[in-house]
Amino acid sequence: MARLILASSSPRRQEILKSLRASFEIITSNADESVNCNMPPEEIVMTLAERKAQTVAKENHDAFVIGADTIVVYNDRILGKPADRDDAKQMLMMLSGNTHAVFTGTCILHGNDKEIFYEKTEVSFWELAEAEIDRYIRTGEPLDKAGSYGIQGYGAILVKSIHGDFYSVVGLPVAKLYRALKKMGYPT
Ligand SMILES: Cc1cn([C@H]2C[C@H](O)[C@@H](COP(=O)(O)OP(=O)(O)OP(=O)(O)O)O2)c(=O)[nH]c1=O
Repeated sequence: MARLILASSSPRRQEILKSLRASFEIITSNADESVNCNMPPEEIVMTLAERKAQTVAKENHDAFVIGADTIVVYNDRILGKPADRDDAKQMLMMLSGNTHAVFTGTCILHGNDKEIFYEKTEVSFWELAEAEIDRYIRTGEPLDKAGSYGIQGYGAILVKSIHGDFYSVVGLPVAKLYRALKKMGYPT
């Protein structure tokens, strides 16, 4: 029986991976997430996804290990998770009425085999009143999420349109992941 490991503490990634209908283990990676922000966004998310997978794979050579990383990019600015509520407010004011990109990098390691890819999804926000932003921040939802919102939660009411993979915005492009696992010989 092939072992499948998700190297992530994200409850959203854990939930999405269940759609594969395969049993998997969760081993949280303690990878260093500092990175040179001048790199192109796709390089950043793939570098971090590989780092997360690598820290877990080095002790689990027999397993298929998945790492992922998500960032929001607006006007060449990289928006990760907010530092605090003020930071979240600044991000949401910036995203209001505009279109931004969400990049998710995914890396699968299995022995010496590697599959790595990224997904870019464009998300447009409605124009948001300051009071709406304040109310959304009070839900607490923005604080552990790249770009300070969760499209899958209360954040749904901020979103006017999306172009690309919804699951990638939430943190794991599961359809592409499924195909990559198959390519690597994982019995799906
Ligand atoms: C834009 C957006 C991000 N997010 C989440 C996905 C990621 O969990 C998080 C970005 O942070 P990440 O650093 O990618 O992931 P993480 O720290 O939550 O988990 P781990 O490193 O252990 O795998 O933002 C949403 O849940 N919904 C959204 O709409």
